[in-house]
Amino acid sequence: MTARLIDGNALAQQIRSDVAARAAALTRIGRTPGLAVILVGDNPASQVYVQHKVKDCEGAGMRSVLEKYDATISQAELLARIQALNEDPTIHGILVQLPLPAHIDPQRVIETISPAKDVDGFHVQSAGALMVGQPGFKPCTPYGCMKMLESIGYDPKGKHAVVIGRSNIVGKPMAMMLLQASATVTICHSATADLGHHTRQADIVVAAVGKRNVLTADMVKPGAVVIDVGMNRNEAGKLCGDVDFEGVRQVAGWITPVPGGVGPMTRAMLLVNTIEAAERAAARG
Ligand SMILES: Nc1nc2c(c(=O)[nH]1)N[C@@H](CN(C=O)c1ccc(C(=O)N[C@@H](CCC(=O)O)C(=O)O)cc1)CN2
Repeated sequence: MTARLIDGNALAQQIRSDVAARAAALTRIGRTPGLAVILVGDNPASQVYVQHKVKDCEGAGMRSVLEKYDATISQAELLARIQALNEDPTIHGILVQLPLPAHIDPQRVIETISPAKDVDGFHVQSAGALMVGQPGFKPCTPYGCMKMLESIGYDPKGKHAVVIGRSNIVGKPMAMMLLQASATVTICHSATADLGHHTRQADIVVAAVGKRNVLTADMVKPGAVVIDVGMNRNEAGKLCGDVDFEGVRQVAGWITPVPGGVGPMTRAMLLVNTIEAAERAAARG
């Protein structure tokens, strides 16, 4: 069997078109959605990602404001800037690109963003809302993974899902979203004794570790859906995920590529959260 590909680029394009129509409707009533993107320091990958976010916003007819700060900015200055953006009625979403320089506490920064503008879905209030099944912003990467499952008509209800990775921004929210969709969920991590024992039983595997070849063909149940969140570089500098793509595609039923899988969906779901934030603000008056 050769797995079918879940094309993140194509799905993201559909989502962007839908967001653009919603943004146009808001612009017609004078409420153009606005996203503030904060970049601290000169991490080359982060610079590329924030440029993409700005471009995505413009493509969808939304306003974006990119604020770049030197790596030496103090935490207090950064928090003050976020507080000002919280008060700005033309800004509906705020995100601070991660990672941050070591002297800045990322959780403190995230908690300073108003939950109403937390379009990354990283605020503890957003995490709590996800935990108890209340409305709130969902972190873009796992949200995008759920949309990918939906796009192939795959219902996680009653399925066994294994999430590899327990980060606050991917692994944990991914597990919560799958649980909410009535999957039976196992979270594996660096201290898991026999990873393959778990993944071989899984109908859905989400690999979110940040390490190449974490999932190989012998660890996958035939026909399983494999979602690769990883973003790594191989020895030749080529972008690759956490999954041994060539091996696993011979066994899985569906698989996401890297690049062109979860990455573009992460970007698309940021637009969805931003339009949602702007629509909620418009509804509040
Ligand atoms: N505040 C945030 N910081 C970070 C997040 C986040 O969601 N919010 N996630 C990552 C980086 N990230 C978005 O910020 C991100 C990374 C990569 C992609 C993407 O589209 N990747 C492409 C390949 C791009 C390339 O060639 O380098 C793909 O997979 O096809 C989207 C979003 C950490 N920080």
